[in-house]
Amino acid sequence: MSPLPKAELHLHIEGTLEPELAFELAHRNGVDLPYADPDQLRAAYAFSDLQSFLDLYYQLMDVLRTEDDFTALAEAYLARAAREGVRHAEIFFDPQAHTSRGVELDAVVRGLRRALDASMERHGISTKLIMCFLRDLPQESALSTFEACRPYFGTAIAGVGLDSAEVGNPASKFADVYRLAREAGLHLVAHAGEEGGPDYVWEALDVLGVERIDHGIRAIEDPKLVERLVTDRIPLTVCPFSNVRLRCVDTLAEHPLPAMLAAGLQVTLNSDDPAYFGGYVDENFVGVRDALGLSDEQLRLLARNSFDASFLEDDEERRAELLAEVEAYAFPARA
Ligand SMILES: Nc1ncnc2[nH]cnc12
Ligand SMILES: [Zn+2]
Repeated sequence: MSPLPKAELHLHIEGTLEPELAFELAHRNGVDLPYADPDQLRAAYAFSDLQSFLDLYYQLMDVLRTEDDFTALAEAYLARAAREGVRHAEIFFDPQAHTSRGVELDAVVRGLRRALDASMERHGISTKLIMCFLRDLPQESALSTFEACRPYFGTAIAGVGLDSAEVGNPASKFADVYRLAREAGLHLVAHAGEEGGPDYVWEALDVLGVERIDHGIRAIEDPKLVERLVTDRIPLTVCPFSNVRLRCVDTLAEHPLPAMLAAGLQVTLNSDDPAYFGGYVDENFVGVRDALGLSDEQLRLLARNSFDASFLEDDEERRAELLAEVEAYAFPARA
């Protein structure tokens, strides 16, 4: 049975690095990993919060060195995503996490683009690339990264985002670089309301002027904020498996997704860092369906939202085609 067609809008390409590929690249590049094998590495994926995950995530990135490594990473994700029903993907990458290790920006962007540019033909997935600033670094670093990426704007890079350690690093710290990104005609998104409270979401909206909020689960704590997000139809890219693995939510059964849907928020479902969090995007769909008792029509709404919330304004014909596929989808009978 083919899975529900969907767009994935919150996916860190570095978070798709599976232990087997990490070992293969480590071997190829002569990098020593402090784990005996992929199983031992996988066993280390027990996180107490966002920072405990980020520590391992940045450490493992060290195996990514060459343009070919980035192509292999993105190609492996796209092949897997196609089997998950993904028809359009807006993919994050963290340039500073690579340039700070001495990897050339060109190798990162060209390597990723090589896989993305072949993706429509090879996997039936249209793509966009979004560069994220690491919010625990100073804005000066974001500004110099932004300028270094300028040659790629509009063609290779469609937007900017904000990720890494949220609490203590509010959106307002990045007001200048987001203003420049807006002037450059880029799309604007930011992680907010993952570990941080509603204030972080307010700032992303009011100071940065973002078009989508990544995560945003804590927005539900503030009725005025919910009203604003609903009125302005700001999409939220929610990642249930991530929220449980990073202990933002205790269990899937306690996830605020049903309350978010009931409030009329434009929610989408995504996998965030699927190699680390126990499942890709379709597993997130199946997981919330089972844990929260979502109906087929609620799942269809989540898929419809994913295309509505995507940055496909440059190809409305494709958006309409994909939305029609969602409407025509026949769910399998449940056991
Ligand atoms: N869930 C997440 N939150 C913040 N930064 C990230 N970078 C990769 N995954 C992230
Ligand atoms: Zn994320």
